[in-house]
Amino acid sequence: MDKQTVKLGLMGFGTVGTGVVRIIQAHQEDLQKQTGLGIEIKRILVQDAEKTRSIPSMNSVLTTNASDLLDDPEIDVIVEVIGGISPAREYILAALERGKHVVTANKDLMALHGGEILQKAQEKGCDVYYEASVAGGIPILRALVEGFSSDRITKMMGIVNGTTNYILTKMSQDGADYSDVLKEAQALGYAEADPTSDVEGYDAARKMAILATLGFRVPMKLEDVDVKGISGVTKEDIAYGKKLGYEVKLLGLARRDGEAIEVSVQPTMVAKSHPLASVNGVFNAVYVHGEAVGETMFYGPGAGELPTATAVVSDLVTVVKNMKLGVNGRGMVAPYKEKILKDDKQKLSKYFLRIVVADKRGVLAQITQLLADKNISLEQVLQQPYNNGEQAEIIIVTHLASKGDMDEVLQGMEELEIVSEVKSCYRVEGGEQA
Ligand SMILES: NC(=O)C1=CN([C@@H]2O[C@H](COP(=O)(O)OP(=O)(O)OC[C@H]3O[C@@H](n4cnc5c(N)ncnc54)[C@H](OP(=O)(O)O)[C@@H]3O)[C@@H](O)[C@H]2O)C=CC1
Ligand SMILES: N[C@@H](CC=O)C(=O)O
Ligand code: NA
Repeated sequence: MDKQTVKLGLMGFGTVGTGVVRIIQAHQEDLQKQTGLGIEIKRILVQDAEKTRSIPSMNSVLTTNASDLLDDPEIDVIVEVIGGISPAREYILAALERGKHVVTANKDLMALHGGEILQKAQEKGCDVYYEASVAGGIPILRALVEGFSSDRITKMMGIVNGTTNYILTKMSQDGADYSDVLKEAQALGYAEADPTSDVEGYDAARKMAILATLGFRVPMKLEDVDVKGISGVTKEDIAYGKKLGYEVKLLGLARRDGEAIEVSVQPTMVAKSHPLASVNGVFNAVYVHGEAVGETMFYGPGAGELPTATAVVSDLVTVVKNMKLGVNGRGMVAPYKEKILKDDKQKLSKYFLRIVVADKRGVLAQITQLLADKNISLEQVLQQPYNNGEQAEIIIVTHLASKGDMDEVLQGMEELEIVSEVKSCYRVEGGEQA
């Protein structure tokens, strides 16, 4: 290879794009020493060329025309940090068609169209790297693909959405109000353009689909992930959780028993003794259990300008090193295992239930009978007066139960005359047996 400089087309100059420019500018010498080549940002694609930018020195390379990047033969690598499906998908496919390598932070796209994009890259001998798409600055995809290549992963648990972890932490530590904290997370640049995907768990589900595909080497689809967000989590749930030894976290779970797999994202009571319980604020963490290695955990900032940009620029370094060695497009391994999904009777977990009942003799016995009928035993029970003593609130933590059995128990509870409301039901993870 006879070039001295790799030319880059940057698509997107928002939170992450700005970070990418800052890191390339600040670390130019280090990047050159590591790759042997200079890195030049030749064009930046934006939506609004008139907007005031925090790095005005780049104004001269801004364009609103994607073909200024895609059709420029001097541009070797496209970095896509626009987000969303369209036009990001079309731009990435067009870049690969023209033999350009791609680095992206786009989990929406990789979770939904990763198969198509990686296949096109392989056909064209191009690289596609997407480390920033999961857990921002934590090098977790690299760890799964390279670090665990010799092992068989059995379980991954992840706090993989910074916005919701920031909200839950502020609710738990400061008693803050949900909607005020969401506004703060948006102002700090953590939230997606439409924060519904953060709070309803879709962003975390996309990340878990990517983690499960790479970790279990099966072609997981987004629709294979059970999803529930944090909009129903209340301060009362958080307070009762604390009292019984748990923190509420939006937890992604990917678990393999034998060859059968389950992947979910839901608010979960995480035992305080587990390291995931103390992952706070915008921080993310991914716990990985491998058959040979045992327990490992990866921790770091999951969102924000510079942390996310480090993952993007490190991917860029890999692409440039591959260019020097002439080995682009050879590092990818397509998922090669058959996908076998668990049914609800195979999904085992402990549960935390909060139920409002009539304050009468024998009520607790009726509730516990429903659980006993399914062979579900109890680990903790707490009964408190509710509604000025007119009703009672029962909080139960069970031992292991299947999701199928628990769904039937919950339906049975709703039908009992003495039950006013099943207020909440959470999975419990991180303690003994979980
Ligand atoms: N923010 C974070 O902490 C993290 C973000 N990500 C992912 O990184 C990606 C970028 O996120 P982020 O930087 O926060 O997003 P922003 O909304 O801050 O920036 C988006 C950029 O893309 C440009 N853009 C949007 N639509 C178009 C279009 N149709 N054509 C051309 N340019 C367009 C915008 O232009 P203009 O400036 O003119 O409006 C803006 O510069 C997303 O995929 C996100 O999920 C991943 C990890 C963390
Ligand atoms: N909105 C996302 C950004 C990073 O992926 C989050 O909050 O984690
Ligand atoms: Na990452």
